[in-house]
Amino acid sequence: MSDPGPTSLQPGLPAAAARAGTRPAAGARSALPGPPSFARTVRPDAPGGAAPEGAVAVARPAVERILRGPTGLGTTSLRLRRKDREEPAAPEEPTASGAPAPGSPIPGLYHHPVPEPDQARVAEVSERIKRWAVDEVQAYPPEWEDQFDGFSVGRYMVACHPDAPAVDHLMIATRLMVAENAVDDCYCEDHGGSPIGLGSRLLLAHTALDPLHTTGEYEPAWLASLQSDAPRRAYRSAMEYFVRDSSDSQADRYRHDMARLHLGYLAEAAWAQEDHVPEVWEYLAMRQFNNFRPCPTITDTVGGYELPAELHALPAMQRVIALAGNATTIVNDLYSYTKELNSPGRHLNLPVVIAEREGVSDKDAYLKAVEVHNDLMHAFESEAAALAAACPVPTVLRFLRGVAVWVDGNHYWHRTNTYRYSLPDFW
Ligand SMILES: CC(C)=CCC/C(C)=C(\C)COP(=O)(O)OP(=O)(O)O
Ligand SMILES: [Mg+2]
Repeated sequence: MSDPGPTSLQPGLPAAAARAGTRPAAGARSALPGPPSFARTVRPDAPGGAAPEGAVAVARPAVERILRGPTGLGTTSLRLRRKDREEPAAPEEPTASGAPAPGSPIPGLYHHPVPEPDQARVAEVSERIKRWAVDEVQAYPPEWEDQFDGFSVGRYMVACHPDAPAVDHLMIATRLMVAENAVDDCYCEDHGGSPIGLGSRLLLAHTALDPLHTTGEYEPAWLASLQSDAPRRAYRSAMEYFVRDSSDSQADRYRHDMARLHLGYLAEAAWAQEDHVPEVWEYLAMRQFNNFRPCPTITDTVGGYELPAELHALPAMQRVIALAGNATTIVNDLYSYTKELNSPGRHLNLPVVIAEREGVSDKDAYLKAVEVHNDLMHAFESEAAALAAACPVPTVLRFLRGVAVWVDGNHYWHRTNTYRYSLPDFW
């Protein structure tokens, strides 16, 4: 059964055009057939868009944390509010010995706990995403079902997008997340992936996001190619749904972020092919591209509003987004450390690179990677607070809050995904 999608509030008028009050030229969007657009719950004139009742309350502590700003000499002017703020979790003290209990946070990792994700939403997203993966795009063969379920993508996306007005909005993010992981698993990693020939596979798959514009003679072969493997089917379909409910500039933002991601995959593959361990800063540069960034940066589409392109492009906003993406991705390096240690070959992650390039023990390297993460988190929060103070536009504040809750939800998912991850015994 295909994902039905609710009826548009303005039948026949794509969401972006409805928001802008204009009708796009025929053929301005992808020529590919796709799913119906669902209703936007946002009034075009509502600054920052309307969140469902309760959603803002859930997200409120995060913006207060952003608005709290940095502490220390000379930073008072960056702090907008001083009351009712959420405090970060108290740092976990290392246990006497052994690995922390399953589901525990990494000792000493600076993070913010999130409320348990809404169980009704998790159940509905989980059910709908499986129908989409199996029936619409055949994303995985039956023997991978346990791994698909163990990934818990519904719980992940509900935790990361508490301000999504409805499940339809959550489905936008969830389909993209499954598609992004299908590409990573099947092209790059342990489900048939390899560095050999990766550039060609990624480029051709990228055309499912950023369509080929070619002549009538060659278009049918390209269209057929988009159905020829699970990663491309998943990218194509997830992008179709996304484009129906995003503005043109949000779609362009996403394509740019995915091009960044693919560039990062290629650098990682090049080093794997040569069994090369980069310097730590070089690794961090690669991981800034091979990064979760495309997920938090759709927070406004999933929230049913738009951060205007010129505000997204602000250098200060770009820095905040990069710092947040880097912190979320180093969280992955830390929680997936033992999984990657046990996988075939050498899998680069920040602790492995620090140990190799700085000549320290595995434990010291891991603990240093925790510090790098914490520094990135603190920088993200300071810079977000400074931007919020300098540019207190409702869409900017809501977007910053959306990125911050994505960071927290991502940590929650990594911490609690004991099917996939376990911690080393460094404490
Ligand atoms: C969802 C998304 C855009 C992912 C892009 C990059 C990516 C696959 C990660 C940041 C996760 O890293 P990794 O490949 O190390 O994942 P696991 O550790 O295998 O979970
Ligand atoms: Mg990893």
